[in-house]
Amino acid sequence: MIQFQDLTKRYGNKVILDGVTETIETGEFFVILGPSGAGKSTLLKVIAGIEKLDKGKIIVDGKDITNLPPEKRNVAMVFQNYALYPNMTVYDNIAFPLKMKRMKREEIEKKVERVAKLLGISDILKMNVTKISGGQQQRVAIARAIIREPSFYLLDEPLSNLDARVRFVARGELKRIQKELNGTFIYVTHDQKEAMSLADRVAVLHNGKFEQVGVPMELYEYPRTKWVGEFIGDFPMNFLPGKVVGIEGIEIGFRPGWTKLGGELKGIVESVEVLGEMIYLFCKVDDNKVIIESKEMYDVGDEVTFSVIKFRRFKDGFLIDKE
Ligand SMILES: Nc1ncnc2c1ncn2[C@@H]1O[C@H](COP(=O)(O)OP(=O)(O)OP(=O)(O)O)[C@@H](O)[C@H]1O
Repeated sequence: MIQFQDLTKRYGNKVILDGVTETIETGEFFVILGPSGAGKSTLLKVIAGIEKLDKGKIIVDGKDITNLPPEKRNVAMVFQNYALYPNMTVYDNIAFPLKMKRMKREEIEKKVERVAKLLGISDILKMNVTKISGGQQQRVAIARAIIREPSFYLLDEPLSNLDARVRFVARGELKRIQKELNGTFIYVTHDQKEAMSLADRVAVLHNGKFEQVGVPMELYEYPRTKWVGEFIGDFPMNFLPGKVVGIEGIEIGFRPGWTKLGGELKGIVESVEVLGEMIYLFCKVDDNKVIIESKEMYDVGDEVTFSVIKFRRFKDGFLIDKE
């Protein structure tokens, strides 16, 4: 179990982390999601001990690690640019941390073989790391992290260098490995799709705080703030004054798919996006922008009528409906 207590970090007078507090369970795949510049990498760095906290505590399995140097924290980091040792074989890259510990050769061999099997890279152990694909390099980096048997893992957008198709497969692989290890993964990304598909729970980092922490479906269905509603999802959540559904003094939030064509609301189509079998109509409704899911094609400038069939209520930017 990892506990963050009031983690606070400033660069100069700029507050980057403003009292991050959360408990992560052992074996959890915990994803930290936030836009560029939100402070995700900074958070990983203070957990790893590369950067010092201004305030707060990090407790791992009951032990306060706040003031320990990085090498004493028993944590493995996997970065975007895998940081493999070039001109070394896959085997030597994976074995490196154990050689540093002066472990016996036979023991190292056994461990490397086991980890290579887990990651499906047994057949490339003799190859030079510069001669393998990006996806394979990523596995080697993970293998090198796993072999140290750390108490938890920090992953900073490790899949971002892979092209879309490979990334999709790599996500599934990563999830499988994490479950097999029963590893505690703290994974940082700005890609909400990645977050939603990998995470047991997602924490949305905004203004230096976890604005919401929850299982992916909860974030999508019940965003705690308008900001989270707009940030999560293939398209941002739509917002309209409550009076369009006969409720005064609030706003309603609804997903493009929570609407149906025909009804009392009117919009003018400003642009159209086709995604697979679905068509998304970007409309202007009075002074508001609204995105509607449609199975019918419309042209820019067309009038479209629709109704909202499901919505959440918001007041002063905050959700007032409960799950
Ligand atoms: N060493 C530093 N000194 C001063 N400011 C820094 C330093 N490192 C990061 N920052 C600032 O802190 C803020 C958060 O940066 P950080 O890299 O943690 O964001 P991020 O959420 O990881 O972004 P990205 O998704 O783009 O990697 C940024 O405004 C950045 O400019």
